[in-house]
Amino acid sequence: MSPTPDRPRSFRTAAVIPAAGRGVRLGPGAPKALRGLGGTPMLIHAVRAMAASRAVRLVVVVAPPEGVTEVKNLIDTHALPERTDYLVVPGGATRQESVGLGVGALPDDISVVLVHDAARPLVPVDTVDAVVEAVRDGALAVVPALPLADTVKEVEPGAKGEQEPVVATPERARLRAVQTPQGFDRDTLARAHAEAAPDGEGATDDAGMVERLGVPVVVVPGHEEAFKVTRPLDLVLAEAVLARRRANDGF
Ligand SMILES: Nc1ccn([C@@H]2O[C@H](COP(=O)(O)OP(=O)(O)OP(=O)(O)O)[C@@H](O)[C@H]2O)c(=O)n1
Ligand SMILES: C[C@](O)(CO)[C@H](O)COP(=O)(O)O
Repeated sequence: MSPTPDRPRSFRTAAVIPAAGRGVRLGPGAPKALRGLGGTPMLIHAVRAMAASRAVRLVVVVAPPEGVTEVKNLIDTHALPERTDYLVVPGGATRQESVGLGVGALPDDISVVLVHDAARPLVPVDTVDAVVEAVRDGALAVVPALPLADTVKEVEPGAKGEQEPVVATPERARLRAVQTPQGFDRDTLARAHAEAAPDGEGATDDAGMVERLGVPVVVVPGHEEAFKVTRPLDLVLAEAVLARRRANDGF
């Protein structure tokens, strides 16, 4: 819904959580989003992280197609804020497809959309709120990001285990590691998905697809605890962060 001079822009905000991945890099087991973290499925942490923001009125979970009933049961049986609505839809073969299916399920009255990986269960609410605020302030696409600790090399990719020639060393001070939730004006995100090639042409995040429209994307500060659980060691770190939070909160 586009704003008109007679109709002020609404800021009704939803979060889409793509959670339909397998978690191949994490190793064998249940789909990654359904694996436990501190005794609770990672997905539930991610849902709580989005619903913790008072701005978020609806959370759309994009579930593994064969796991829709299981995810609906998880949503029904875990304590979640009642001011927020929850919807579960089946996902697709790629992250891009899953996000597109989530965006396609949004009701008409949503004008601001957060896209948040289920694999980033511990993002603090202040980061979520900062992204929402930047979109509400007028940015069409917002990403939380952090400066890098490592130097980054561009290489000519070779076969696994082979030597790879270095092509360039980008100036580290200009690079950022991008996290989620990424926040968007709803129409801009929907257009990016509608116009993207089915394989995304190498876009590994939604903001990358928006950039291809020629729409500016802005960065706000990310947070160390918004890291993505990708490999086994990430899960060890996530358990430690959660244990520290619980100790600090006294439960
Ligand atoms: N077909 C897919 C693939 C990924 N995702 C989601 O996109 C997010 C980021 O993806 P990633 O961390 O790569 O998760 P997986 O695809 O599960 O991991 P892997 O690549 O190791 O299999 C995750 O929340 C994942 O569930 C999705 O909804 N649908
Ligand atoms: C969207 C993302 O989390 C931003 O850093 C990242 O690009 C997802 O990559 P993945 O390979 O799908 O985990």
